[in-house]
Parts: sequence; structure tokens; C-alpha cells
Amino acid sequence: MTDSNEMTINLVVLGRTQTGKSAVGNSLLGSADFESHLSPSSVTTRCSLGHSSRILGIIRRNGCELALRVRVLDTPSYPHSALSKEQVRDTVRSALAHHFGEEGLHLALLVLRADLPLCPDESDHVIQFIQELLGPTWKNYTAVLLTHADKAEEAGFSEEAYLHSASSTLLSLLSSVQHKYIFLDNQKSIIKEERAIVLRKLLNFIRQNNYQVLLLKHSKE
Ligand SMILES: Nc1nc2c(ncn2[C@@H]2O[C@H](COP(=O)(O)OP(=O)(O)OP(=O)(O)O)[C@@H](O)[C@H]2O)c(=O)[nH]1
Repeated sequence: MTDSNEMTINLVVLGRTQTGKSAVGNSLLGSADFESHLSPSSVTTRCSLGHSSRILGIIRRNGCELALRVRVLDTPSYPHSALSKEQVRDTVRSALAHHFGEEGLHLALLVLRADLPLCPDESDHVIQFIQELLGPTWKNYTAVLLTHADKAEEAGFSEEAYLHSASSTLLSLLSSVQHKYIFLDNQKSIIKEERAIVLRKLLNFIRQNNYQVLLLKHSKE
């Protein structure tokens, strides 16, 4: 949604349990709206929408500053320690339609851990899940967020070295989403400048997509 001096971007975080989805949401919003902590069972069990305040210094149009507003839908993981695939899919689908049904979705953020290898079965399952939610054009509307970048860095991997050693499954996924990926360290509370860098990268992805949105409707499987 864009009015004369404001732009809103609609995002959803998706992925396996304990990858840092809620932490990503909090980092992007600059808040602690979403419950995020280490747990031996999945923490998030329902969808919830968080809103940022007006963010300045990120985007300009025709030489004028626009205020950016970010909306993030946090979701239960798939796979989940207590919910079936159908339960997660139906709850996410209806939350997407409820919150973004009118304005559309700019980007789904598939959250993966940079400190764990992505294996073929896991990738297939998550891609199938995203496809079921977003439909055949999912690749245009999906970016990969690699959390735990701090751990990869501690182990001596720069981004370049990481991608050089990454599994072919991850590389093929990144290629299928047209290399829309971002490394993130959610561990330290993200500072304003770092958040601005991440938001600019996300806006670039959205710009590459000509600001198109994915329209989501209620539908039965
Ligand atoms: N070191 C490190 N820890 C992280 C990072 N991102 C998240 N975590 C930690 O990972 C744990 C899980 O984070 P959550 O945000 O709850 O993850 P989630 O995917 O929402 O979890 P569920 O709701 O249980 O599926 C927390 O202890 C976070 O502090 C990161 O980039 N680096």
C-alpha cells in the first residue's frame, strides 16, 4: 500500500521450528512483539501480526522521503512439534487471507539456519509447503533469510566462503528464488543501522519484482 508519503510492506516469516522466525520478525519491526526463545518444543502456535512504527531514512520517491511501515506475520513452524501439517497450513493460509487479503503479500521470508546444512528432504518439504500456501508463482515472492549468521562467522565463514561450501540443495534453492537471500544475526539486538541495511535489501527484492504483490484468497484444498 502506498499513499503520497508512506509505503507499507507486508511480509510473512515461514520455516522450520526454532530457526529464529519470531526473532526475524522482531528484528525487522524493531520490537519484541513476538515470543522468541530457545525451547525443546515449538514456541509459536498461532499466527500474529506485528506492525513497525514509521521508519524514516530508508526510501525516497521522486526526491522526497517516504516513511516506511513494515508489517510482519509470524507463523507456527512447519514441521511443528504439536501441530499437523494441515493445521499449520490452514492457520497460516487463513491468517494470510485475513491480514493481507486486501493489500497482498510483498514477500514470504523463508527462515533457515546458516549454522545447519540444508538437506534435500527438508528442502523438498518446505518448498512444497510454500507452494501450497503461495501457489505457482511462489519463487517470485520468496526470499531466504539465513539466521545464526553469527555462528557461521564464529566458525570462520565469511558470506562468500559460506556459499562456496554450502550444500547443493541450498544453492539450488537460492538460485530458484533468484538469489534473494540475506544473512542475519538475530542474537544481538539488531541496531538501527543494521535494520536499515536489511530493510533496504528487502525493498530491493520488492523493487526487482516491480512492487507487485501476491493476492491471497481464502480457498479450500
Ligand atoms: N545465535 C543466534 N541465535 C538465534 C538467532 N536467531 C534466533 N536465535 C535464537 O534461536 C532461538 C529460537 O528463536 P525463535 O525466534 O523463538 O525461533 P522460531 O523459529 O520462532 O521458533 P518456534 O516458534 O519454536 O518455531 C532463540 O533462543 C533465539 O534467540 C541468530 O541469528 N543467532
